[in-house]
Amino acid sequence: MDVTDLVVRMDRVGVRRGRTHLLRAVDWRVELDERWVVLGPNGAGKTTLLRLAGAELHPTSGSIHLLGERLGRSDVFELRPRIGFCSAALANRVPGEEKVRDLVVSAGYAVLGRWREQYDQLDTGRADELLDTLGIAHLADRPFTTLSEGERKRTLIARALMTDPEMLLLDEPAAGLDLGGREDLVGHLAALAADPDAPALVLVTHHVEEIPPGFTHALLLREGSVVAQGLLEDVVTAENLSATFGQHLELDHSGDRFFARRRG
Ligand SMILES: Nc1ncnc2c1ncn2[C@@H]1O[C@H](COP(=O)(O)OP(=O)(O)OP(=O)(O)O)[C@@H](O)[C@H]1O
Repeated sequence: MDVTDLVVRMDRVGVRRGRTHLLRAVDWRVELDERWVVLGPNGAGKTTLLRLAGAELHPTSGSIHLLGERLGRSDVFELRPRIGFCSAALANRVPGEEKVRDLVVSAGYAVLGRWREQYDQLDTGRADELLDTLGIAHLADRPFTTLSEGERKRTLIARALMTDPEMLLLDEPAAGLDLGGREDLVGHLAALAADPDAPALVLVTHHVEEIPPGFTHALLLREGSVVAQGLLEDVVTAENLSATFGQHLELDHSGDRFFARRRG
């Protein structure tokens, strides 16, 4: 395989804070056309792994290449615009009256909040296209703060896609959504996964129910260590999930969705 096809290459990566190991000896390869889900219980190290992949954090040990650049030897400010990052932390930093369309367009200018009186028409057109793809075109002129949680999540995904990133990182995008909101989001992520022009996708979640159809690979984390990783159907099994979550779990694979519950 051509090494330039790798969007993430981690070799023996560890992250330590004091005596606590947040991640240990992680080897991970992500290719451009892959759609990964990272699963694990609270505190497993999922967000830490995602922040490494987003060039937001440096490892304590091991080496990381992102989009062919060695982390630590290249300018993270050049790297970050090539990576879309979507997390709840970002939603909290949005200025109160920021309108949905402006919030999406401004991603192209790498700022939160409008700073130009007028954006290029080309950019506005692209933002409207993305809002349409995510089913929220009708909300373009609404202030972000008036949106429901599900609508906010979809706005932030549109924003993250605005710069045409080579990789999109999604940290628990379905957290806090009701059943309808979750199913809508899973449907939109499935459509994104099926789009050959979409970037490499990495989705962090606690729940197998949130794995969108079309996702190809999974990495299971427990206490900072990889329990299993590889093709989704090989990795997401009752046995691996039980080891990851420390419970005896049953798994149903119905259609193209997964459902888990405690055995017994
Ligand atoms: N600066 C720090 N010092 C010590 N421990 C830390 C520090 N930052 C994070 N941790 C711990 O590292 C572990 C992994 O955190 P991380 O946020 O990556 O987990 P997670 O799998 O995303 O969890 P959750 O599902 O609850 O969001 C947690 O136990 C957390 O408390």
